[in-house]
Amino acid sequence: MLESADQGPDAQSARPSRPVAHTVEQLARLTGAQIVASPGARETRVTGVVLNSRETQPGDLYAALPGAHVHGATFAADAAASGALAILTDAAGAELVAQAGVELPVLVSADPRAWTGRVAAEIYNSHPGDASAQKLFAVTGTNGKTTTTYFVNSILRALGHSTGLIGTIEILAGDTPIPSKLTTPEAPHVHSLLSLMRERGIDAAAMEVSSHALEFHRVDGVHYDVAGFTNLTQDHLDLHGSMEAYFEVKAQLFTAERTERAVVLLTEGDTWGEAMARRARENLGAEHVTSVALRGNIGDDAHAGPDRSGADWTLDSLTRRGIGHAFTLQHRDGRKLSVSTALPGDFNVANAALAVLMVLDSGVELDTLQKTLDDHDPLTTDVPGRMQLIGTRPTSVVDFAHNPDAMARALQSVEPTEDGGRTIIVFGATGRRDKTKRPIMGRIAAEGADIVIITDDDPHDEDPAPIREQVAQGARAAQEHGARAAEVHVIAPREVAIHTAVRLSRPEDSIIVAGRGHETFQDLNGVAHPLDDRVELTAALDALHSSRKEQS
Ligand SMILES: CC(=O)N[C@H]1[C@@H](OP(=O)(O)OP(=O)(O)OC[C@H]2O[C@@H](n3ccc(=O)[nH]c3=O)[C@H](O)[C@@H]2O)O[C@H](CO)[C@@H](O)[C@@H]1O[C@H](C)C(=O)N[C@@H](C)C(=O)N[C@H](CCC(=O)O)C(=O)O
Ligand SMILES: Nc1ncnc2c1ncn2[C@@H]1O[C@H](COP(=O)(O)OP(=O)(O)OP(=O)(O)O)[C@@H](O)[C@H]1O
Repeated sequence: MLESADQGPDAQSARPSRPVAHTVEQLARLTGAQIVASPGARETRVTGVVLNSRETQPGDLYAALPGAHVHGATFAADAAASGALAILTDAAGAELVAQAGVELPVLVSADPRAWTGRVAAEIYNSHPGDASAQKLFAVTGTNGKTTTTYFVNSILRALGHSTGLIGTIEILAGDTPIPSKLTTPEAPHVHSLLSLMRERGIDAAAMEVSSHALEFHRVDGVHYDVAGFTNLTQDHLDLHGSMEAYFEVKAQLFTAERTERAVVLLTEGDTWGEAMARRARENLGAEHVTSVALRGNIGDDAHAGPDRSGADWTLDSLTRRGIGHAFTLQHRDGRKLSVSTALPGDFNVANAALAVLMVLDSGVELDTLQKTLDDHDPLTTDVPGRMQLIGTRPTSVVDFAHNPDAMARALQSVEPTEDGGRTIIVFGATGRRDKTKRPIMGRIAAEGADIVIITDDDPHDEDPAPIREQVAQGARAAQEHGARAAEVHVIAPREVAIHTAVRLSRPEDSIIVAGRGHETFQDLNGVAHPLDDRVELTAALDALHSSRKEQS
């Protein structure tokens, strides 16, 4: 994801029109913070919250948070100059504010980040506690969040709801999509967006909740009706350090403070699902948790058969429908739901099952839900850059898979069905982030594809050549151990890699360009380089098809 590019108006410029003004005194009572201010200043009323000085609007409370690089209080004077009327910070921040001679009232808290969301919830009145509150759905997990939120929304729309969305691809809080900079926006944005949606008559919203969001308190003060868990596989170890720590962060979502109910996918080979279901039952009570058992690797035309794992719902039958699947979900008590999705990939069976059961658990009658699934086919919906079919002969797909598990599953999904068909993958690893996954991704590509083309993803401020080499080492080592790949190429820039893949292809092959999905800019050392895998792949295929025509 590219954070450095200016993507135009962002979530913060979209605020509700009727914030609830709070005095500094009231906020001190809410947060338990100490007030450093002249007596009269306690009555200062703030009408907004911001944690980036550059986004300050007149009347805001500036949450000056300690960061990994810099203390937000360093920018207190900037916030004041833009109209901030008060500051929420910690003791170190209060000192910086005093040293800078900024004369705003200061609320001093031991953990201002943890309070920012709750303060924003109050000021933006995001949880009114009456009938005007929308139904809120959260999806967390390493992979599948975006797809599942799109599925949830599509079902809700088919049920007649007006829906909102907060996630990696876009934010939908009205007619015009707001470009998304983060999977889960900062806490003030989350609350302002939820209120704005309510003002605009949106009565149900689904959002992705990343582990960063939980770690950085971005969804504090939000209460969901249903939270869903997809899976937990290696990613983000640069932030969390270990899978156990990563799990603990995700588990925070399944607490009574944050959600009413939970739906947890149990995937074979991923013991974290079982652990999450157990944790959710401890936190929410067993009657508020629904578990769904799926096989890890769902083969074509397989009959999954009832699972004996004790899960509430199991996958009862599964058949291929076009490039997608049709299947039945069966409850222990005999209830059944017939579901289908035209999106390719066995993981989309999992995402679809999760979405359907999240909507069911929000209080929709089973018969109503079944009729909606039958009449509207809501799980056959476009999810930009997720297993997006760009062309046929060769089957050409752009997918967002950018971690080992997602890549392995994406490769399985594009396995050619014609005799002699080969799989060609184009991908790279991002700079800065979890470096341990680079050789692993190289190995997985070599195990699952016949031709591996390693290129750049977002190098960010790292030199891209060594990143490519670390990925290639994994691929070559796997080749030496007999992996499937006959060819491993290292080609940059990415545009050339994509065109090379198409040039090397035969009609019976499959090409998957993985890692960037819907993204339209590549971050090359802070410079936003326009690049859309879907556009490049389309252009390369057009060129291939016209040269084939010329030859015939
Ligand atoms: C690693 C990470 O997530 N860091 C988050 C953390 O940043 P930090 O501690 O480095 O902040 P800092 O740069 O030291 O700045 C300290 C404070 O000064 C403020 N500041 C800074 C400069 C300025 O001019 N004015 C100003 O007010 C900043 O807003 C910040 O509050 O706190 C900041 C807000 O306080 C977040 O914006 C920032 O997320 C950055 C933007 C980020 O890129 N995060 C990514 C990795 C992320 O969250 N990704 C996940 C999804 C990942 C995935 O699934 O792939 C997501 O939810 O998007
Ligand atoms: N349930 C799943 N299990 C494993 N892989 C999946 C699953 N769903 C999708 N994928 C793969 O992961 C990629 C990302 O999917 P999606 O965007 O839905 O997940 P995400 O959790 O939102 O990812 P991110 O947090 O990185 O944005 C897809 O392009 C696909 O390759």
